[in-house]
Amino acid sequence: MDSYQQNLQEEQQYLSRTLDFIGHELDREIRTLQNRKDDLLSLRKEMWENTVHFSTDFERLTEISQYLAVLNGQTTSYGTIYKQIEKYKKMLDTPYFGRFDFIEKGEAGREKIYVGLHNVVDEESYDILVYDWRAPISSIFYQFELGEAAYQAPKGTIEGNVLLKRQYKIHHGKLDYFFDCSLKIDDEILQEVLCRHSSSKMRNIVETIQKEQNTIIRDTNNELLIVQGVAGSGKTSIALHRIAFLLYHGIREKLSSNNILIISPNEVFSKYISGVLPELGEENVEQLTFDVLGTKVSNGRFNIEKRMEQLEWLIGCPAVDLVEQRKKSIAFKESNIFVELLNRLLLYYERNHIVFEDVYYAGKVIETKNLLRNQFLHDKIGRPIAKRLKRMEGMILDRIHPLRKERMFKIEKLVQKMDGHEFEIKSFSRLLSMKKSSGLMKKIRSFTQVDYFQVYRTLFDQEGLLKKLAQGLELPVDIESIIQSTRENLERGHIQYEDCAPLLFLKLKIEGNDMFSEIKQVVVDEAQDYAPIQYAVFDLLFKDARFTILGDIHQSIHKEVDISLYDNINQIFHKRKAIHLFLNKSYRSSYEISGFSQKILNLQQECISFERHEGKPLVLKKDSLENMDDAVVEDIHRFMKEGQRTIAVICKTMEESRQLHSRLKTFLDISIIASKDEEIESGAMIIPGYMAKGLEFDAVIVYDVSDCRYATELDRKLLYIACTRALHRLVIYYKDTKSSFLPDSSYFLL
Ligand SMILES: Nc1ncnc2c1ncn2[C@@H]1O[C@H](COP(=O)(O)OP(=O)(O)OP(=O)(O)O)[C@@H](O)[C@H]1O
Repeated sequence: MDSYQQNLQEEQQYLSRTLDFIGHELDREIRTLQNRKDDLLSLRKEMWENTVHFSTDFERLTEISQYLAVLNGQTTSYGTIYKQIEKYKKMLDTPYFGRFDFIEKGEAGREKIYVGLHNVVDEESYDILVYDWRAPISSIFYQFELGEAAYQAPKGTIEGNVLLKRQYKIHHGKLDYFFDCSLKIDDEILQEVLCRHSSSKMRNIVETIQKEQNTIIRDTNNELLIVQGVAGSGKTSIALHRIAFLLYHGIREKLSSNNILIISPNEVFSKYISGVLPELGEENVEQLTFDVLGTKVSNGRFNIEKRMEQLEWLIGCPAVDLVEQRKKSIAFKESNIFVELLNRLLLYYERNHIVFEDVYYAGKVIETKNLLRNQFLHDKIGRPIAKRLKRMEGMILDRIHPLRKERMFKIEKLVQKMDGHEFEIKSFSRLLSMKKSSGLMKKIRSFTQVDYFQVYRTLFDQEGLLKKLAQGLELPVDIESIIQSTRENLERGHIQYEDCAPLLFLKLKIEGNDMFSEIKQVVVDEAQDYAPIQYAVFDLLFKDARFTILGDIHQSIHKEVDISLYDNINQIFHKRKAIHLFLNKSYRSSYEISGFSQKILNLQQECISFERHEGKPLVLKKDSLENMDDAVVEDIHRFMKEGQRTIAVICKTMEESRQLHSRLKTFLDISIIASKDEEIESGAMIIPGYMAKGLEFDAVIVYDVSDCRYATELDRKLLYIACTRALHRLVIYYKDTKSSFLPDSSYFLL
């Protein structure tokens, strides 16, 4: 028998031993689950029979609550067993995907480490049949080749030697093939994985995580981890695997899924990525968009323009000068300078805008305005303004309280002397007292209540204030028109998206916040979409959290962003331990599509495309939109025949998408991704480019990339994003003259 046959036999034996064990454990867990279910039912029945269901009797209520405590405990353990069953079921399909043999320094024995989705441990023999991919020792599989290797164990660094590295393709419990690999995992299996068709939900990449990706997933050292990665380099995938990793290792620190939050670009994206954590055996974590955050933090007080609405306006508005003007306003309000201006505004407001008043009660001076002002300005703990004022209000009321009787006595005396109230001295006195008190409360509240919206308005309403506060800061040339249009919008109660972050910033600074105190880890995806002011808001909202921030500066569509964004973020969060890493290898698109997309950017970006070859992108001219429509319909039919599962026609705006959809839907089954509630599904769909961010499709058709429509730098980025969404096929149509951003004809077939 040759050595392959011998290895095969050994592997078959190991696989069947592992599957037998998992099958056995699965049966046991299913039995336990059934028993728990029976227990639960009988406990419920017992509770129903032995307790009263409506009672004001405290004793009986305590009885119920005792039952409920046991019931809760049993329900939780039922849930844990259920999850374990789900894990075993998955592992019966593919119990592991990799193995390496390791000799620890100073030890004689060679350990065979099989790596899979979860640990499989024989509690009786203490054998670990499969190691969870997140276990400390499993990092060797992703990080090292044959030879010397090390990993971090709880007791310190363990060094040793890797003697063998093997990968398996196991499907439905059957070993399809295996091979030994001495080098990185970018070989056959990765090729196979990347050749697959996309699906409507993002998939896990646990079998083929690359070395540089693994470093990011497993970093626990840093409080701030920033990743700049080219399109398709796996940023979102890494973010989700990192969450699964943190949950696995966070058991000791009691980190659970409700301590983690993802800031997501939009709801379509949130739905798209929502399958990965459950696939990895973890519960999903909450995802919030900045829009939702704005509504939550402001308690739904305003009707704030959505990010999509802002983008749609910027991309679709035909009045170029208006767009330019608004872009300048946006850039200003998102900048560090504006954050500084808001900080100065707060200082100014507390010193000059709060009009303290002398407080009298029962003819006595309770506090003088000077004393109140001094007290307020000499806060030594650095509490937020609103909290200081609330405390002051409390103090004043505390001093008034003991004087109430004295004053009531005085009022009664006065009422006694009045005509017409002889028979209602007490009640009339109380009425008078209440009237006086409400007048007093109004007076106190005139200086103890501060409204962040009014504070923001002051900046634009008070003549010359903004410029006065901006001394030494660089203001945009058209600051006057920015002030005026903001003033008008705020007056009308029209809150533009760019005013949302400043308002939240002021609210959090003025009122403080403990809304998200349970959040310990925040993941910000599409980091280039957020500006300094928004990061300042994140810093205030998630004060004690650690951050993982992933983005691509070349995919910013509403403004120019460069690498300094990340320095900015670093300064805003001022975390003690921070790291900035880069990913320059792209895995999504074929080699041809990736190279083509890089040309659109027209810059020397270091981007290595994974060598997966397919047909070149096509750039095709059409005489009219009707002909373009016909060609799109033909393409879609062709792609479907080829077996492409998801096909996206990417338009520039929502309006264009809607129009195209109404024209095409009579010829074929095509959906439109037009609102946040939509989900990517298999088949053909139309989507505006800015909504396609972060998503991917087997085939992409970019509609009408004529030079008059894709002309600005913003358009260039939109085009780049659209093209980098494609895995296997890319077709671009134009009318008359093609956009100058498209590579020249030597790059594609005409
Ligand atoms: N190590 C890997 N093994 C297998 N597939 C991978 C790996 N890394 C990335 N991919 C695949 O590459 C594609 C792009 O990944 P992902 O969406 O995470 O990248 P991204 O950097 O967030 O992209 P973008 O910035 O363009 O939205 C996905 O299909 C993902 O499964």
